Amino acid sequence: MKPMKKVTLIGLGAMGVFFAPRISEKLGAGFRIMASGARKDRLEQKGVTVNGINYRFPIVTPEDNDGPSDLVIIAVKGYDLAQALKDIKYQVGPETIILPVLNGIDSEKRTADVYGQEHVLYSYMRVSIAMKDGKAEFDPEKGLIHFGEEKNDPGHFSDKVLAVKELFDRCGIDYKIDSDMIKGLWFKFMCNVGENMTCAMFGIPFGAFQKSADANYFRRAAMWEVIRVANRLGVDIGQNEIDRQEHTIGRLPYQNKPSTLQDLEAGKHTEVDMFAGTVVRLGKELGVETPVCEMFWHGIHLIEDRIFGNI
Ligand SMILES: NC(=O)C1=CN([C@@H]2O[C@H](COP(=O)(O)OP(=O)(O)OC[C@H]3O[C@@H](n4cnc5c(N)ncnc54)[C@H](OP(=O)(O)O)[C@@H]3O)[C@@H](O)[C@H]2O)C=CC1
Ligand SMILES: CC(C)(CO)C(=O)C(=O)O
Repeated sequence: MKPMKKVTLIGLGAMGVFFAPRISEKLGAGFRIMASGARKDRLEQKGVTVNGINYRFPIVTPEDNDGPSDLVIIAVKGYDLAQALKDIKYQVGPETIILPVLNGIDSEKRTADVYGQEHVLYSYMRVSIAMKDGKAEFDPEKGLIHFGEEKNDPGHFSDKVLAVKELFDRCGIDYKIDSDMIKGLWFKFMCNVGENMTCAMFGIPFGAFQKSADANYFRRAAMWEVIRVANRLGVDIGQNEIDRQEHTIGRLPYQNKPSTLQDLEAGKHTEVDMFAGTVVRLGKELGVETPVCEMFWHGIHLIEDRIFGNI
C-alpha cells in the first residue's frame, strides 16, 4: 500500500474544515479544494478561517484534468451531491478512493452508482461544527469520522481502509472503523432524524432534550419510525441504540444546534428531504407508517417556503 499523496476535498464547509488544515499540513500542494466560479473566487480571495487561522488552500476546478487523486473526500450537503459527483470526474482514476462524509444513508450508494462500489468507502461524522461567513471554531481533538467497508474485521482490513487509515494516522485525524458500517449509518441517521427534525421544526437547541418531555416525544417517535423502516430492511437497530444516544444527548452543550436548524437560521435550504423525506419514501415502499416524519417533512418545507418568501 502506497501512502496517499494527492487528496481532493469538494465542500470546504463545516465538515470540510474538520479535514482540510490537518491534511494540508502533511500533504502541502498535494491537498486541494475543488471549486469553480464565484465559489473559487471567494476561496481564493478570502479563504476560510479555522480556529482563528486563515487558510488559502490550493484550488482545482472540475475542468482541470491533471490526473486522478488518491482520495476524494465529498463534504457537500445532500442537495449538492449530484453536482459534486459530476465535478469530481477527472479526479477519479482506477485506484481512487471516494469518501462521501454526508449524513443520511444513501450518499455511498449514489456515489457507487456513478463510479462503482470498488471506489467507495462508507462514512459518517460524529462531530458538530458550525461554519458562518467562512469562519469555524472547534476543538480538533473532539469529534471523529467513522469509515470503512460495509463490514470490517480488525485483523483483515481492506487495502482501501488501510490506505485511508494510514492517511488519517499521519494527519492526526481521529477515526473509528466500525465492524458494521451499515448499522452505524442507520444509527446516525436515526439520531439525525429525531434530533435535527425536532430542533428545526420547533426552533430549539439540543439542550431542550434535557428539559422537555414534549421535545423528547417528537424525537423518540421519529426515531422509532426510522427503526421500524431499518428493521424492515434487515438492519438491526432498536432500543439499545436509542439508549446509547440518550446518554450522548444528555451531555451536549445546551445551546448547540443540529445542522438543519443552523441552515434555517442562516436562511439556507435544509437536508429535510434526505432526513424525514427518505423515511417517508422508504415507509411508503415498505408499508411502514411514518406520520411524525411526514409532519416534519411538510412542516420544514413550509418553514423553508416562509424563509424564501414563497408564501
Ligand atoms: N455541520 C455539522 O455539524 C455536521 C454536518 N454533517 C453532514 O455533512 C454534510 C456537509 O455538511 P456541512 O459541512 O455542515 O455543510 P456546509 O454547508 O457547511 O458545507 C458544504 C460546502 O460545500 C460547498 N459546495 C457545495 N457544492 C459544491 C460544489 N459543487 N463544488 C464545491 N463546493 C461545493 C458549499 O459551498 P457554498 O457555501 O459556496 O455553497 C459549502 O462550503 C451534510 O450532509 C451534513 O448533514 C454531519 C455531521 C455534522
Ligand atoms: C452534529 C450532529 C452530529 C448532530 O445531529 C449532526 O449530524 C448534524 O448536526 O447534522
